[in-house]
Amino acid sequence: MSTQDTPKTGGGAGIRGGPYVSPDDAVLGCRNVTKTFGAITACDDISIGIDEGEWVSIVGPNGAGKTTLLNVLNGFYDPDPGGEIFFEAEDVTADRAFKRARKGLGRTFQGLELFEEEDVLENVMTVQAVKERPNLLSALAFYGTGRKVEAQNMRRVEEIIDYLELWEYRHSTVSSLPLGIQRRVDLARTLALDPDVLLLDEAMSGLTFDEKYDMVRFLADLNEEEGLTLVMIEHDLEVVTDVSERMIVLHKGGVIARGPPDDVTSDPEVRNIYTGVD
Ligand SMILES: Nc1ncnc2c1ncn2[C@@H]1O[C@H](COP(=O)(O)OP(=O)(O)OP(=O)(O)O)[C@@H](O)[C@H]1O
Repeated sequence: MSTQDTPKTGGGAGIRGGPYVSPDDAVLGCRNVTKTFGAITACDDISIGIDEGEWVSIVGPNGAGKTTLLNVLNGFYDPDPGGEIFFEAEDVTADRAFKRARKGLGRTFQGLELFEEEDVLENVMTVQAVKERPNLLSALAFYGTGRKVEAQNMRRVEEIIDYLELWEYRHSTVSSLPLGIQRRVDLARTLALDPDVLLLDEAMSGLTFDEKYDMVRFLADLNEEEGLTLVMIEHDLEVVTDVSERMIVLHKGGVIARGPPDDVTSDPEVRNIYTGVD
């Protein structure tokens, strides 16, 4: 399924390394995505493809455009006119974020958008209800009316909580939990939508070494055992090079390198933006 060719259009100037996955052959891809905010060009003509089952990391210095790219991929932002997003061989550019989520494109958040005063079970159940309802507000309203969760859905929620070793916390209020567990709750909520592809926005940010180790263990299981495709923004290059099959490096809104971690981290332009040394 991977095409190892050179992109014909877009993606920034010096694309080196491979493999390059054509956006429309990929499980998730975009072509010619530019996103401007007034005078700021956060993403500058980006074309990328993610192959099914891959674990890809998107890296780059602060302000490189990583989160904006994730927001365009999952539908929080529209790209500027001309940009296209593809998910599972379908052009989803016109689909809103909830529609893409229901199609199987999951997303975690750097800023953890959890219901902090609810317990772990309620956080996961509420998001699972989005699968059955048109959007988050109506899912919340559904629970507000005290409706009972169907046994089958409840079983799925319990399975996820068990899988992520959150059982002992299931009745704990989210705000009372350490960050490492809160990040795992965020992951649990995303899994409740049964995604095929997971977009992870700094899922390890602020975690201790042990918490990162646990997160990597869960993500590796999801990737290897459940076949989930993982696309992760991560600043910790040690983690990135250990776990990713491929890296995509953004700088000033454009892709400057992509390929296996060893190739990318030895690329002079990449070394230059990280260390100031060629
Ligand atoms: N909603 C917005 N309105 C205006 N400017 C924005 C908005 N979102 C992002 N930007 C700008 O776009 C550029 C890219 O930001 P983005 O958050 O995508 O970078 P990033 O690579 O994720 O950075 P970081 O690693 O610091 O999170 C920055 O200059 C940022 O200030």
